Amino acid sequence: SKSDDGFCSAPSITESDEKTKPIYWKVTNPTLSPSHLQDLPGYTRSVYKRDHALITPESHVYSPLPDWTNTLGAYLITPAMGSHFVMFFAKMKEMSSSGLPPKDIERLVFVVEGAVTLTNTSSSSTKLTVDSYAYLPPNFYHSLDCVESATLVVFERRYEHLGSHTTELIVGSTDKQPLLETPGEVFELRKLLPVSLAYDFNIHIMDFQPGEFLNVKEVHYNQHGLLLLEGQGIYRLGDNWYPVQAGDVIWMAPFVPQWYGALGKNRSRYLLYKDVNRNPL
Ligand SMILES: NC(=O)N[C@@H](O)C(=O)O
Ligand SMILES: [Mn+2]
Repeated sequence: SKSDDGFCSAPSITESDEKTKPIYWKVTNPTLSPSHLQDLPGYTRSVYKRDHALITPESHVYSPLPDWTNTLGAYLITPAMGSHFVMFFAKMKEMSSSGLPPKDIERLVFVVEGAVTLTNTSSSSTKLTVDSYAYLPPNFYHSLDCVESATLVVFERRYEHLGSHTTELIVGSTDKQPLLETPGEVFELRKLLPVSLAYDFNIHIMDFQPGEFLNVKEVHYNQHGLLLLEGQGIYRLGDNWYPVQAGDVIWMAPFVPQWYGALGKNRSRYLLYKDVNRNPL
């Protein structure tokens, strides 16, 4: 900020603040957090339209997740919006555990804060910390157990079979995924799932440096559930331009015109659900 010239009073976004916090800290401690807005009656940045929605933290409504223990869930995207998937935050408290999804439903969990232990029938248990994830195939017995606390973002959908392909348990972390080619685009791309035909969706992790933006003003049949993990910028959805920050969630229906421009002093990173590998007919 230009505080030395005295004409900009806003505190500058200091790099050091960002650097001392754990990764993805802003998702659960957003600048415009509910506590900062509580004395502003009725104000929200959330929007819900036919082909997109912006759901911001002051709008989250938590309730106990059926079948989970000691866990509050805030559903952000569900088929009631027109999606074929659900996206929810799971706030796991001490001594909490997950429930199983319904029959034939696949699940992906991504750890935004804290840690959980994944146990399944065959392999020994695996600890998932921040930036780690697990993909659970449909009808795959598993349990996510939390001793202290954890915040997960969870995607679930009905698995769409293709021939005899089958999916398998995937456990990984973003930082171990290779950067993929992005011809014609400047953002850095990682994918959390294999690109093989067995998988009917993928999770993209996309990084933009400040000032970088999507080259293509996309319109496509795929739908998206987006969580901004880091940074800030402008999201265009249809004819609307939204200032967004870490912690914001966006629903993009098929064919909604979409574009992102990253702003500020730190990179933007978002996590994006995208259906793939299946004929839209
Ligand atoms: N909105 C957005 O980022 N979309 C692309 O990344 C894509 O792969 O669809
Ligand atoms: Mn897209």
